[in-house]
Amino acid sequence: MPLKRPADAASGRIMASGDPVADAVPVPDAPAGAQTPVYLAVALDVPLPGLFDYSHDRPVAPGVRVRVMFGRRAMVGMVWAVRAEPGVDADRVRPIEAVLDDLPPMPADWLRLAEFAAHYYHRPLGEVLLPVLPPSLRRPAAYTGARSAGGPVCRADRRPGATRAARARKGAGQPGVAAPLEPGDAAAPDDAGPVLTDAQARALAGLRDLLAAGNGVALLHGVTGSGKTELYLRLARQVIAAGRQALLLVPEINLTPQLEHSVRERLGDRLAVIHSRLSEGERLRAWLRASRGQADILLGTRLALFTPMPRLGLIVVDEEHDASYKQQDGLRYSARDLAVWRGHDLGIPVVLGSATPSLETWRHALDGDYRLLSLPERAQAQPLPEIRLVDTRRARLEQGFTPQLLDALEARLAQGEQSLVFINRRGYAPVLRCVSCAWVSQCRRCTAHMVLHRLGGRHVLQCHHCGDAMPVPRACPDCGDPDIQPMGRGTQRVEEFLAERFSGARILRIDADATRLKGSAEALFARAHAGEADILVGTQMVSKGHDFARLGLVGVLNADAMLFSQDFRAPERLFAQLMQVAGRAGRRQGGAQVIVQTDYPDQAVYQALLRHDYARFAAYALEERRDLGLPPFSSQALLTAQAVRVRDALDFLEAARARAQSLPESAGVRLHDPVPLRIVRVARVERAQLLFESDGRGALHRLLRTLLPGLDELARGAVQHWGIEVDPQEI
Ligand SMILES: Nc1ncnc2c1ncn2[C@@H]1O[C@H](COP(=O)(O)OP(=O)(O)OP(=O)(O)O)[C@@H](O)[C@H]1O
Ligand SMILES: [Zn+2]
Repeated sequence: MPLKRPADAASGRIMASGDPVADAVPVPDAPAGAQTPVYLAVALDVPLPGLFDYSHDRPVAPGVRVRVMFGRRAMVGMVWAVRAEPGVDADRVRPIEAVLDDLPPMPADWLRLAEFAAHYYHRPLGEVLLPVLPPSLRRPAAYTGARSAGGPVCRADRRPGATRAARARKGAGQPGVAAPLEPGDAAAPDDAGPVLTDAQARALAGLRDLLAAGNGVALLHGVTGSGKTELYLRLARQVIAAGRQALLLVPEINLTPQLEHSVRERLGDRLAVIHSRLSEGERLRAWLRASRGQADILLGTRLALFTPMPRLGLIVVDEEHDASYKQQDGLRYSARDLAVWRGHDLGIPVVLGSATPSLETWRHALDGDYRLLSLPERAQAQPLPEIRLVDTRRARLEQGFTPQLLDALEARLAQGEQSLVFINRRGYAPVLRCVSCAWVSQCRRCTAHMVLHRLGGRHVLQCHHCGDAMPVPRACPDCGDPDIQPMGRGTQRVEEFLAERFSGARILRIDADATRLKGSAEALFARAHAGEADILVGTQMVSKGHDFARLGLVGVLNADAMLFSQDFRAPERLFAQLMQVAGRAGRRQGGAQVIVQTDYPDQAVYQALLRHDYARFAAYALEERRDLGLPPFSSQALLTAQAVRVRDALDFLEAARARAQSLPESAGVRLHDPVPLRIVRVARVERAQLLFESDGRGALHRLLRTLLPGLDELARGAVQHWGIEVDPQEI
């Protein structure tokens, strides 16, 4: 297992050690008029360690939400434990304002998951327990005032169509009472869906062994289009038939509609979907359906991992290598890693699927920790597309396109096939510059260029880091020359060029800008799937998971940008991204082609790509990581600091490093030099980082546990914020 349960339960500043979950005092109905106050240790979403004591006239079960005053602010907190004595002076303890009893206490396994996450990622419990709830459940205003009408849960239950759900609530499933899962269960018919390929049948047998064993992790390593989804569906069906629930995680919101459709078609309507683009009401209703056991399948992005599911029997993490499973702010958790932990904790199977597994997961599979199941070929007997590397050093480029790529686009257009031009850069051009002097469009607040965007008929400059925007100057602000030019290109400029070059072709751009409005992504993808576009232009958004029927050609521009990044994971990410995007081509018919334009065709990444050879790439990359002592052969944590001047951030990190070195726990932990971030300034705040590394996870965590509580004291003064990130994905 990559993650181990902590030996000790989370112990806050106030709370004594012990297992608060097991010590729960289940006394919901104390006699009326009982006068001795009890003390509740309450978790609050505030950036302070520990729990906070409040009093009440009767015990409240752990996992119940309460409304309390924190300073002058009303907040929703969650009871973590009940105590006879407060941790601070009894007369300083305030009573809680209200018990929010619109929901039963959060289940014990959910509390364990949150506790583990808090412990492992070194965050206060309250920063885990509350932010992962649907927003309406943690907003005090949702429970006060004339319009609250009993709170959001009551309102959700009163909606037309929700009455049945509300009634069913009482009889909702109990955890741990479902039948064991047997292979060959009557309820696992193999007749729905296509006849499996031999490889699928073998992999399914392996997955069913896992179900029969009751737990364990499988890596389903299947090339793009090999029919992994088909296996998820069959496995889920079996789990549901045995009375259990399945959780299906996908990396991208935009993949949910496609999968939702397949799930409904094959497994029916007892489905809930959770992702960040839902309205609050939608999110709450989906969460309620899953947590009351009314939905058999929960489909969602990383935040769905934290949904309580009383009968959970299977977790699937599709495209497990995807970076979006890592939350990048607040609690910086990996939903994939927590999924593995949750599966282990519950004793249920976890399936990780990918065409290009993360090297961490791949190594677990090679070591035998995870069961490796392979789908080496496409399901529909279509060969993988032919990959061609076109050397851009010798080519005459037209707007970044080689003649080879333009010819190929032309040919596909003539055949009535769809093409995809992939460029991982949105906007019109990454920078604007003056032809006479050295002026470039620099953000005033960040050490980054402002990106030229076309907005309606106009152009504007936008910073992708702080969001600042400004009009395009008429002339160079430095020398007055009116000749200022875009340099390089993004999706918008590519779209514009293709529209000129292939007049009459229908061009559809899909990127974060084109899909900003709710529902617009769905609409664009629907058009792409319906064949209403001849050439798609898109970023990584288009590269994942989509099953375009008529896509015969993929052209990749600007892949080299990722090749020489300082981040040691850059080649791994580039390889995965190129395999993914190549995988969109030729899924229904043969003769598909991928053209990758590069200055460096001899690089190992491209050579492995040429052969669709993940194993070869992984062997090479793991070898390199082993030599350099990098993950997965070591564990890392990143301490980051922010200040107005980077010097102050660096000084703080230097002091933290010195403190760490003075601790006996630093034995076996490598402390790197503090360095400024590559983009050092964002929104007028400068940032630096300090990398901790150790061969074993244990040593690293022991050091952090001793070191972190004292850092606030070191940070006093100029440092605005510091934070720790465990298993950072970007360095
Ligand atoms: N046994 C089968 N026979 C025929 N078609 C199949 C079979 N299994 C899957 N398919 C079809 O093959 C296509 C690709 O399958 P699917 O999308 O599940 O692949 P995948 O491995 O998830 O691919 P990716 O990693 O690219 O998302 C789909 O259209 C699916 O319906
Ligand atoms: Zn900026």
